[in-house]
Amino acid sequence: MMATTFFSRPTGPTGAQKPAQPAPWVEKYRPKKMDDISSQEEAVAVLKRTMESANLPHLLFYGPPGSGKTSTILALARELYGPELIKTRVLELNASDERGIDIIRMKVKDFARVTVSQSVSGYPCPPYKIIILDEADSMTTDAQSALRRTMETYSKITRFCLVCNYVSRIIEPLASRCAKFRFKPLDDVSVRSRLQLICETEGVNCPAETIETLARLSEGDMRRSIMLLQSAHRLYRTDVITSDAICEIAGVVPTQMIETLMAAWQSKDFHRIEAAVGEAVRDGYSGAQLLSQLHDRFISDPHLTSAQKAKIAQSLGHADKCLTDGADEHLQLLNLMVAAF
Ligand SMILES: Nc1ncnc2c1ncn2[C@@H]1O[C@H](COP(=O)(O)OP(=O)(O)OP(=O)(O)O)[C@@H](O)[C@H]1O
Repeated sequence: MMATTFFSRPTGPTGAQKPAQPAPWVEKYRPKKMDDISSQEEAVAVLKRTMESANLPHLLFYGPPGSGKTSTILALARELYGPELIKTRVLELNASDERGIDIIRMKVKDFARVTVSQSVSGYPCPPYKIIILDEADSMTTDAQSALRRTMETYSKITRFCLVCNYVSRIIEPLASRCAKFRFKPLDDVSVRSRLQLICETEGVNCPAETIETLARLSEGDMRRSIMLLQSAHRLYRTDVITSDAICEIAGVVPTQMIETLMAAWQSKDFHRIEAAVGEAVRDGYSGAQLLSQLHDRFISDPHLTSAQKAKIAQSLGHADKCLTDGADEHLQLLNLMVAAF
């Protein structure tokens, strides 16, 4: 079933929640106000300016995962309508799988055509509703085309916000109807200070060095860093969380194993390579993670020439594509180590 919500998310640390199931930290610490959004100063500044006129255009937010796109539109909607009215004024569709043309024709159109009046409640409450289409890049082309007409027909009473990772997958006629906002991966300083805040509030025993590791491993994805922190906290409770513990939870391949693979590759001995790859796969490390760390190791190797590095990068790219297409991890790694001789 498609996840259709007339906006109902956990209301945060102080909000009314069922006591039995505490919210995951990614939801609990989702920014409630536009000012709480870290690291997206330009997008937030332009949106705030636009909000002052209370005449929002259709919006298109794009950028990498966990950079605050959904949080920003939800915070904006909360500032426009307040915590009560938001439930009836915002429709959020967030499943990637069932967003064919029928859904656009029925659910979206039905919600879009309902007229609302301006209400007085201490918030701007403009006389239109907002429809958030999360993961819009996974909508079929037909559904995207159908959306064009709906957007135009109901533009006086409904604003659309398309949220996606890959803007190139949004058809041009749809993209050109929206004001575009690019969200960048969060910088390390922002990730660290947000994690610090969570650690203090939740009483997590996490030294600065571990927070640095978390920020580095998350590569600008705030969601990933918070998820890792909460997993570590569940495991270690009041104990000190070390960087090694974070690496273990994140599935980072130990340096020793990468070096064994490198030594096997340098020996050009197939049996040695087969043994090293077999061990890495048996230990359960993901193929993508192994490729990523091998990439860093190869590229920073001072003994390899630029031509060799270019050849290796090509083989890595090929293996990565095959893995994305569903190929066998063991065979791809073996192929890479032999092809990159
Ligand atoms: N800029 C940010 N400032 C503060 N917290 C953030 C920010 N970006 C992400 N987060 C945290 O990460 C969680 C996920 O963020 P959000 O859903 O907004 O990401 P997204 O960019 O929409 O990701 P996706 O593309 O995967 O949908 C939030 O609940 C919040 O806790």
